[in-house]
Amino acid sequence: MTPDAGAAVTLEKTRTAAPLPLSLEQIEFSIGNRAILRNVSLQIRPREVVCLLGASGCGKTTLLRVAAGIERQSKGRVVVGGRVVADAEVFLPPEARRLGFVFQDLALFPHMRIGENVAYGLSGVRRAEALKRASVALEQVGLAGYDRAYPHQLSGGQQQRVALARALLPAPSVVLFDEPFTALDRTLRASVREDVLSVLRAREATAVIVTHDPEEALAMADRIALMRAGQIVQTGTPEEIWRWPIDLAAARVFSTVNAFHARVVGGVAETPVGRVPVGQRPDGELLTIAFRPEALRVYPTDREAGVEVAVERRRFYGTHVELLAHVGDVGLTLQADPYQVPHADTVRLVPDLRQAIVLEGHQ
Ligand SMILES: Nc1ncnc2c1ncn2[C@@H]1O[C@H](COP(=O)(O)OP(=O)(O)OP(=O)(O)O)[C@@H](O)[C@H]1O
Repeated sequence: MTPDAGAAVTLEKTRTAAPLPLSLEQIEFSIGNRAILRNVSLQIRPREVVCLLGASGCGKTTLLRVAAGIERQSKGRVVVGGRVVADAEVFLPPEARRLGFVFQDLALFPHMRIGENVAYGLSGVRRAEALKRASVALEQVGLAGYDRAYPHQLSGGQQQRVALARALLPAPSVVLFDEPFTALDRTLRASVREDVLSVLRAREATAVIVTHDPEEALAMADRIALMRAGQIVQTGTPEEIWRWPIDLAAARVFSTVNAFHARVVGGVAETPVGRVPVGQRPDGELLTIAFRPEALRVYPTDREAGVEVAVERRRFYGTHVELLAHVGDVGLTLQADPYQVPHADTVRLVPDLRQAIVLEGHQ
């Protein structure tokens, strides 16, 4: 192939591959000499809902603010829809980035009608036209006819949908959400989450959602980016992150975990609750074998299999009972069927080996 033909092929590829809605590349952000974000890279694909999940203070909001252009990164690049919006030379302000925002406080203007609040997201469009489009956007989030109401006349969940309609109206490349459901009570939160997801799907919109709630991330995300101390430590689908956490701390983000130190002998890791096959690993390798509570099945003692443990404490949660116990000097948190082991002092444990989490080293 001649060099020219090669260039043509490359050009063709560039033309046909849709640009990523948002690409964060090797982002560093410091305040004074304190590193808040350390070499963070994240590519958001079209129509994807990505949750940034992590403990308070790990840098989730800062990353969103860097993407939005509210903060400027110290190093790295932000690319929106194939256009560099921030690097060492370029820095576009938030309104020039083609991004939508939904923040925790929603920031609806209390003195403006709902229709005007939504139309506010459209700049450079005549008022009558903007209000007409706002009306359609409200219809799409299930709020047809609410144009002339004021924010205080709407419930928290409805206000959330107004904020979403406003963010989506200018057809942004990505909508950025910062803890958008925190202000809602628990019951409402689940239904508003579903509403928001169905609007995002219907509009084929792309979204990044910051949350510290693992349940929320599991329920909403196509992909979770797990953050810790200013870094993304793992990305994957909810199933991947749940089943194959990169370390014990990542496993513990989602639930209590029962962890045992083990050493490989003949492809098996021996734990106090059973032998776990670990595949082709050398003899003597140190591993940590972890089980989420539901992965250690609890039976009454009349069953032959498994190991017997004494129940030290019992908490009733309606759908299940939580039992605290010890095996050797390892504390266990177990989940049991309240009807099967009503008030047993001892129970038997049988590990579900499919659910064993195998981690390298003694963690
Ligand atoms: N303007 C600022 N000045 C000083 N420190 C800041 C500033 N902004 C953020 N930080 C610090 O940076 C770290 C990351 O903050 P950030 O708000 O991004 O965390 P977060 O993961 O979103 O936490 P939360 O869930 O509590 O909002 C925190 O330790 C915070 O104190």
